[in-house]
Amino acid sequence: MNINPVLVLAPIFLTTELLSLALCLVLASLRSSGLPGVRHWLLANVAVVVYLPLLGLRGIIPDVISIVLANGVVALSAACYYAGCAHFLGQPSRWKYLLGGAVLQVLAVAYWRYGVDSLPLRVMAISAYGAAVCTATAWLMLRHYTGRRNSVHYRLLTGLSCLFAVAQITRSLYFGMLHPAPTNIMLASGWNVLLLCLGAAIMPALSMAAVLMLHEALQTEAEEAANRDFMTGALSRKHLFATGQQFILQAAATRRPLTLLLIDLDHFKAINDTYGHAAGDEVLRAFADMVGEHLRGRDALGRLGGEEFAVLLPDAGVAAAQLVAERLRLRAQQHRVVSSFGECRYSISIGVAGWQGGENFDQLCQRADQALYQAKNGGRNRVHTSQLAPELQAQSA
Ligand SMILES: Nc1nc2c(ncn2[C@@H]2O[C@H](COP(=O)(O)OP(=O)(O)OP(=O)(O)O)[C@@H](O)[C@H]2O)c(=O)[nH]1
Repeated sequence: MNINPVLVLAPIFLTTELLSLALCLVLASLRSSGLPGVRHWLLANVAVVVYLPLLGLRGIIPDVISIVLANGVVALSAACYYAGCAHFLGQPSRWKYLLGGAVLQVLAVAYWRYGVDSLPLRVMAISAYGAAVCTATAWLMLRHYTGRRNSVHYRLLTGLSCLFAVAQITRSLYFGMLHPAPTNIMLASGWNVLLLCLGAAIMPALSMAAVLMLHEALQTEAEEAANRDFMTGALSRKHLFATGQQFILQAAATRRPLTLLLIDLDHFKAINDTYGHAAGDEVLRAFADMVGEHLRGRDALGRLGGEEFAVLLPDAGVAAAQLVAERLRLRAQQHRVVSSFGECRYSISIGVAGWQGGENFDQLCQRADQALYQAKNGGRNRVHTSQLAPELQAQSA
């Protein structure tokens, strides 16, 4: 099928130019988010915005600009895109290889224009670099992406990177197979137009996927800020209550046990009065870290307020939870918090309450609170367990 490629490609390249400009604005607006990768993705799109007019002026301006420089800009765009992904995923950006490859590509393009003038070999050099960067991007995502792997942007970015790598290899093979060797990239063939269209879609499509990743990261950050206590990183009171209610529904559905520990640091006012409020904050943070290290994956630690914390232990009966509580109490007693204010020691009191069928989370908290009160009244630095309601005691006997 022979078609006039300029008629098809001109509006496509214009659309790509406008899309890249729009993506530049979107990414520039996201720079203040502080998320890693934004600056590189922005540069990748700026490079596309610069490249397309140079391509459009081919034959009007010198080839050294419209071919050699323009393809160098495209290579830089691909390198920036990969570096953005690497930064976003907390991985090394490998500039040495990215720039080394880009320089090799520019040298090869210059040689196959001014040494031996061969369009197929130029296309091969350009496509080889593009395909290598796309493959490396897909591999980076597969290995290091930590978000939801069934999310649209994860699939989009990984899938598109693979597709574009294949498209570029195909284009290089296609140009290599043509006889006589073509001298104009605007070859009047359906395949060429299709492959050029795919090429024009690469950066806007990959950047769109990057924007979706940034969007998810911002959403996760906002949720974390809403659900976590800023100082200790434990769940906020509100989120702990929501989690507790959810755990109760699961315990009711699965008939698995659920136990709540209410933990209060003893004589915390004295720590504040002796070492200062900032030292008290450090003790709270160190305590939350210490508890976090002792919990299993599904256990949840929340800060109810002040120096009072709660731990939800799904799948743990009262006996198992008592062991956990005792271990935490001993660990707290031995815990030395060394800060710029000196060395603080502290102890904790714990109230333990096992969930009883039919009970809501407020009722479970009330019983754990009564047990905590008993532990405090009993002299502190101890664990007290709420007894089962008499009717449940009878059932479990
Ligand atoms: N450093 C610091 N102190 C806090 C924070 N929230 C609450 N407090 C302090 O924690 C102390 C709690 O004191 P109390 O309620 O009397 O309890 P306590 O001294 O731990 O005594 P018992 O609980 O009876 O053992 C108060 O001095 C609060 O100001 C916080 O975020 N940081």
